[in-house]
Amino acid sequence: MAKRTHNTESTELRPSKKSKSDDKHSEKKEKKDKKDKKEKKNGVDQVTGSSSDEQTGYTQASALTDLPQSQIDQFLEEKVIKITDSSTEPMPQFRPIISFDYLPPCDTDLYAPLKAFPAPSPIQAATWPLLFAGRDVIGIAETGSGKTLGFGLPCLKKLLDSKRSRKPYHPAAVIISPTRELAMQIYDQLVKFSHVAKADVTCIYGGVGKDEQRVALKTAAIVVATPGRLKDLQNDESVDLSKVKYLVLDEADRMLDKGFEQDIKDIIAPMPVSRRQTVMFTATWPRSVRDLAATFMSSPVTVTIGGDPSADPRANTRIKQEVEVMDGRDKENRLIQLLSRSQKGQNPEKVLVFCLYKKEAMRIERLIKMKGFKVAGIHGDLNQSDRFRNLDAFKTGAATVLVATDVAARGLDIPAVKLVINVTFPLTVEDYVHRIGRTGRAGANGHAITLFTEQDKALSGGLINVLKAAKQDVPESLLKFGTTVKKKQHDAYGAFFKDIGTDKKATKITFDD
Ligand SMILES: Nc1ncnc2c1ncn2[C@@H]1O[C@H](COP(=O)(O)OP(=O)(O)OP(=O)(O)O)[C@@H](O)[C@H]1O
Repeated sequence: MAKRTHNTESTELRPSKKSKSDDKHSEKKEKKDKKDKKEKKNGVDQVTGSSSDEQTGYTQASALTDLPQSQIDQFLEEKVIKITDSSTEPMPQFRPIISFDYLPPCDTDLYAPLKAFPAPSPIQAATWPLLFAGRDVIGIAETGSGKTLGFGLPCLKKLLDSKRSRKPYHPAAVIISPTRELAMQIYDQLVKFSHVAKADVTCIYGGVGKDEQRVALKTAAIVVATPGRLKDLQNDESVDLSKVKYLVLDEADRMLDKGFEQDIKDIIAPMPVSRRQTVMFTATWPRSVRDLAATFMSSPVTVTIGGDPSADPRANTRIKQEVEVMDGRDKENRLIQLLSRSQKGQNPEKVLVFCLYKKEAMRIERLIKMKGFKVAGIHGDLNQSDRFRNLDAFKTGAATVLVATDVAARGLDIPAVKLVINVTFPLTVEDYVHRIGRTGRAGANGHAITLFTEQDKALSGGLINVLKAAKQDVPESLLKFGTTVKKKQHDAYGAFFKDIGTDKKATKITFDD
């Protein structure tokens, strides 16, 4: 049965002090929100503003409608697609867009860049109709499965269809990402399409000057941003988000964890839930963030690929996962052994080495360099241009080993990473799933080797479950640490920006802005 979620707009819009004029204002606002909500249900497309003769603004292609139901069922079953609608009202049902041929018609050649791909990925096929139809969507699918275009293409299409003229500094869509590098990568993907979509896209992140960003915000229709800098620019009135109709939280579980939660609330305060379409995508969806997510959304549909979202975090099954339990003192030798194997010959493999701490990452990078390998590093102590430059060196192959903290764990789509080595285990198994997800992307196979020590034993149960779910070998030496999964793994839910020193007790965690 469909489950009702609660939309507590009050969390976003609660006034601090109430005056008479506030009362009047909130009455007016309530009326408007009710009208907006009704319109949303009646299928008024909130981005285009144009009501459709269909109920939702999206018309399923007749060729898709003509397909036998058995073909659709087979697709849903084979790809293990689960769709859960939390709406209590009857909603139109759409078939997954299983071929690019069934995309809604488009006047321009917006879809041209899709020619590079054989077919929509399962998360794209299942979420596109819902997103075109204006529904709030939570999309959960393995790492490297094309989630960016999952939320990106409907965003571009809606802007392209929009007949409304926009006021300067009033973007229509905002995509929020937890790291600067990921924001830039999303921007790069959208720009490939935005040329035809004529949507001005800009990317806003911290660590660089604000002036150029202010200029870009004047015309941008789509803003891809990290939260801190976006909030700054919103606070100094360089951008007004009150007209945003399409809001995406990429890596949604990260965006809703403690470190970002308040920023997100502040950013979305001027865009009531009734007037925006809210979209959340991720590969991991821990229980701890789900209730909070519901408060940001209006009767969302949850689309899960590859299994129940209530189960343990799931790794991409094309990644071969190996765990080596060892004494911490042996890690460096083992790392160099593994690198020697993968770096020999004319074509050394691309290897991503994860550390938990910045200082540790710097030390490991020095060690690898000393051994003569072509290495670069990425962590929070580097300035932004060095971060971009080093990532680029790894992408182009100028460096074949990249040593990173968890700043590179999520979302980064680096071609042909053959191996991920975890020198130090992350703070949560979700982070582990994201880290190893830098290999085995877009249908390729991947390989991950984790050096696990007694110090990490609190996470052995969670790791064992991830291994089992992906049908990987579980070493006896790991089982010895225990199979219990601790409910609360870490206060900060993850080590995303564990910009701390080598002291494990240190608590200062900083975030990208
Ligand atoms: N339909 C498709 N078919 C094949 N490849 C695709 C398709 N759509 C996107 N891709 C490619 O797949 C790769 C991974 O996509 P993307 O970065 O969006 O993954 P993701 O699901 O967001 O991963 P993560 O969870 O790590 O953030 C990209 O190189 C992208 O160009």
